[in-house]
Amino acid sequence: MNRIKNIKSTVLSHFWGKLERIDFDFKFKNGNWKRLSHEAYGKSDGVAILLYNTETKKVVLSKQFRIPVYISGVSEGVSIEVCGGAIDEGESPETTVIREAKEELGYHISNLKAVNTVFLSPGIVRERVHLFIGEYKDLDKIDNSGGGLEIEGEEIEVMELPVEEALNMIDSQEIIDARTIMLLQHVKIKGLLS
Ligand SMILES: Nc1nc2c(ncn2[C@@H]2O[C@H](COP(=O)(O)OP(=O)(O)O[C@H]3O[C@H](CO)[C@@H](O)[C@H](O)[C@@H]3O)[C@@H](O)[C@H]2O)c(=O)[nH]1
Ligand SMILES: [Mg+2]
Repeated sequence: MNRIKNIKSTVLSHFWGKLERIDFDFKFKNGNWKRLSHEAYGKSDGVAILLYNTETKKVVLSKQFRIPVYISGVSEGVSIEVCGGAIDEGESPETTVIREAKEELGYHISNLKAVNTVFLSPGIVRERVHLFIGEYKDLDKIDNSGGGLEIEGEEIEVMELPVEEALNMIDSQEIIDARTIMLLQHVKIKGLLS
């Protein structure tokens, strides 16, 4: 894009993800150039998947403690979400989503469908999240699996509930995660569980 030049990145923090300050010259529509500074945060891209069962009309979600939610003073930090996570180096989004569904929810998923790829907060976060839905049957539950990896600091409660109940939890603000809201609404709009 010829409206941007002299891009300089300064790493402000690199712990789990990387926080950068990007300085750049930006040309406004009136032709004026201005030097701007913006922060951008990210690790790798991510994935998220909503598991749904066409026989029981249920979905599988996870419930976990999220420190950014806690320090915002919301719901004592508890967040109900679709399963998801960061893509490891060399992994495809499909491989990540299958791995996360097993680690976090304890389900073996073979029937994946890509929905779309989204930015959750394009002014701040550079991560793109690949959204999927996956049909499951009761037989796909792996015994003694799910709940996340304690060695990685994860403690995840698996919730299987009727899709209508999950949709009501959007209205009541019990579900506040954008990925989860998008995927539940996708299933509803496409009539996949009606
Ligand atoms: N999120 C996060 N995880 C960390 C951090 N430091 C270590 N971890 C460890 O890294 C793993 C992250 O788990 P994932 O399942 O891969 O990711 P997530 O926390 O569920 O989701 C986050 O990443 C997604 C993909 O990048 C995002 O889409 C999502 O919004 C969220 O930030 C966990 O084991 C967690 O303990 C940190 O600063 N932040
Ligand atoms: Mg996760």
